[in-house]
Amino acid sequence: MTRLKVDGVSKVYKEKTALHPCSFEAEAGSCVVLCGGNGAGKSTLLQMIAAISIPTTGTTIIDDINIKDDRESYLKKIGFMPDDFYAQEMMTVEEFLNFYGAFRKVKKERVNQVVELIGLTDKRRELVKSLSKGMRQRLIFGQSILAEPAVLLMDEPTNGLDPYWVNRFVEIVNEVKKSGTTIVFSTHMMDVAAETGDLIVFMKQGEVIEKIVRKGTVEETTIQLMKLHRQ
Ligand SMILES: Nc1ncnc2c1ncn2[C@@H]1O[C@H](COP(=O)(O)OP(=O)(O)OP(=O)(O)O)[C@@H](O)[C@H]1O
Repeated sequence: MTRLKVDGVSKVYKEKTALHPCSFEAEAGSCVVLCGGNGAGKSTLLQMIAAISIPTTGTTIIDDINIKDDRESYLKKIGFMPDDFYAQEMMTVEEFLNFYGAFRKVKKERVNQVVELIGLTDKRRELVKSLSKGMRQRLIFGQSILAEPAVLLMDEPTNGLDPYWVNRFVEIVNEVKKSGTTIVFSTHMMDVAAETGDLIVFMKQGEVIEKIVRKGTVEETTIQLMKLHRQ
């Protein structure tokens, strides 16, 4: 079943084309990884799927709901982890997750489950301001998966994570996929892309250069992506 359809989405800022028309589809329980260097258009694309930015052309559809027809229902389907999330410093970890969970009517048990999953159980009563960068990143990741969204969108989710948590991130993404959630995220880590992506969209200067449907081993895919980076 097609869960997400990105249909000819583009973005032009004044004279600058940040993203040329881009299209792809993703099944329920699959993962699309956006790769490419700085300024490739990854964040621009994620922000349009997340309904934060309006496309110049094209549209996005989740479970047959076109954002242009029913924005409210569309938004209910999404979890979003931006790359510049302002985390309320004076809340505890638990308060922070309860706060965001309340918007989506998330049960207390789910909050506990997420705290465990992101490895912050022993920090749950500590203030956000006392967390390290990587712990904050895990907290913001936790916020995005709280409501078990149909589509999970993440902008550079592995930034600031240590190698243990990068591996855990890969494991968690693969677990979240099994639950039926469709995931789209951007990363500069080629091995993470190769380990999680069913479809890897390689972008350069606002254009999709290649769409890789993963078939080979993780190593083969990583090498393929590194070659694209060097071009
Ligand atoms: N608000 C804006 N106004 C004008 N140009 C913008 C704006 N936001 C982004 N751009 C431009 O759009 C292009 C794509 O930027 P984008 O942030 O999507 O890239 P990215 O692939 O996420 O890069 P990075 O890996 O550095 O985060 C860049 O050339 C950028 O300068």
